[in-house]
Amino acid sequence: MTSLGFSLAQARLAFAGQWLFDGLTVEFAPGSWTGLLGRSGSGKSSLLRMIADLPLPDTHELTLTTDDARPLTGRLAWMAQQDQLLPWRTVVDNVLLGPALRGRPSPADRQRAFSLLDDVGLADKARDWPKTLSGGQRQRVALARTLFEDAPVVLMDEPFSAVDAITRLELHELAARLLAGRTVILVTHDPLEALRLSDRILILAGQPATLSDFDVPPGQRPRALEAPDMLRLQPRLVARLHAPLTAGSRA
Ligand SMILES: Nc1ncnc2c1ncn2[C@@H]1O[C@H](COP(=O)(O)OP(=O)(O)OP(=O)(O)O)[C@@H](O)[C@H]1O
Repeated sequence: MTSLGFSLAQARLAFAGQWLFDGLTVEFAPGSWTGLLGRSGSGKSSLLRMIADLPLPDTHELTLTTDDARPLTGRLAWMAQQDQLLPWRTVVDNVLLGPALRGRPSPADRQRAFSLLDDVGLADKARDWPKTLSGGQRQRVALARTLFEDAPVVLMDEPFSAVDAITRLELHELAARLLAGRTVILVTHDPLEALRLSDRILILAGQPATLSDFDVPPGQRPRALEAPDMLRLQPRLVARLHAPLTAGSRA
């Protein structure tokens, strides 16, 4: 898989005649992880939906240009807060959902699904039903399903928010390792998660909202919790997210 960067220009979105954002321009470097933060309702999920070309009810426009000038369609995977596992399909058949929707999974597809379940530490659960899994295990199946698509661009909308703190830290390690080289946009409300996993942190704030950068700690992702810069930046990021909506200054 080759890393793929892309840029957005003049992204605008209105609900009920009110601009949520108008004229956003941003680049996502190939293979980079961008943490996207902002208050509830600032438009983070809607921006992801626009990038994924998913339906939105109101006025929206976006110019998206990939580095290789080909469409992003078919080269993008999505991972959401809810694992969205289908209860009537076994774990491995959930991983195979993409090929099943496109036709009929081949034996090679099945082999790959088993191998991905092994990667996420769930080889022994492949033939179980989703209802027998814990929340963290279910999110690992969702990660395996995301990985199955082998997409160079991965959009993640609060993917780890529904699991306990320790499981979340484990999922960070797993996701950082298995999604290496992909261009990831990670929407999160968790400042620690953003500081651990991001090459770049963007904050969506204001009315209409604009994007501004916040410093990230140096070093490889996922960063150690106790790294001095993690400890230094965390309260500053929290303060920045709490700041009045006019805030636009850098960290
Ligand atoms: N389908 C819709 N119809 C009307 N308004 C919508 C729709 N989807 C989102 N909105 C509004 O757009 C705004 C942004 O919603 P969005 O879910 O993108 O924000 P968010 O930053 O992801 O929020 P959160 O952090 O709470 O998930 C909110 O005020 C929401 O009510």
